[in-house]
Amino acid sequence: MTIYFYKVWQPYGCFSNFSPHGIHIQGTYWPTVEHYYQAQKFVASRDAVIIPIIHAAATPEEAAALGRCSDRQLRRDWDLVKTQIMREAVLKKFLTHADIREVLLRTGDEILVENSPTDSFWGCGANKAGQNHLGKTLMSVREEIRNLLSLTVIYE
Ligand SMILES: Nc1c(N[C@@H]2O[C@H](COP(=O)(O)O)[C@@H](O)[C@H]2O)[nH]c(=O)[nH]c1=O
Repeated sequence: MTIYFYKVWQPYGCFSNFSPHGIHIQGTYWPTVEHYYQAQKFVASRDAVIIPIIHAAATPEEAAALGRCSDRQLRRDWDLVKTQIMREAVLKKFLTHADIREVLLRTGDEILVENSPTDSFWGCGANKAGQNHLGKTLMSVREEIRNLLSLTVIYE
């Protein structure tokens, strides 16, 4: 079967980048993946001043709103780097938090889909035929963690 997720309070909400699972990346703690992802949009851009403001946002919704202000300049290479940036953050999230790692691993080989009605890049979009890059990232991270665990078993 396919597992659809979107809002934090819905089933499999821990797969949402808005879930309250903090990550340490390059020495900085980010309250959610969303805070980190939105802040990375502005690295080395003329609006980099907004990065600490996004970092300090009280909620992921606020972080996303700050990161989506259309009058701010995104880093020039954003479309080239955003998928890798997202994968780094999602991998760190599930390596950090054992409880949600178990939830992810227990999904077996099910297809994971971010059921976003508006986002056809990270989610499936309204027509359900979007690129689902967040779902693909989660399935890739699930596989990588399984591989890491299999190595641990060998060397224990
Ligand atoms: N889960 C979720 C959203 N989806 C998230 O928004 C991010 C994409 O943002 P952007 O690149 O600015 O369009 C990405 O992390 C995606 O998973 N958006 C929301 O407004 N609410 C939500 O609950």
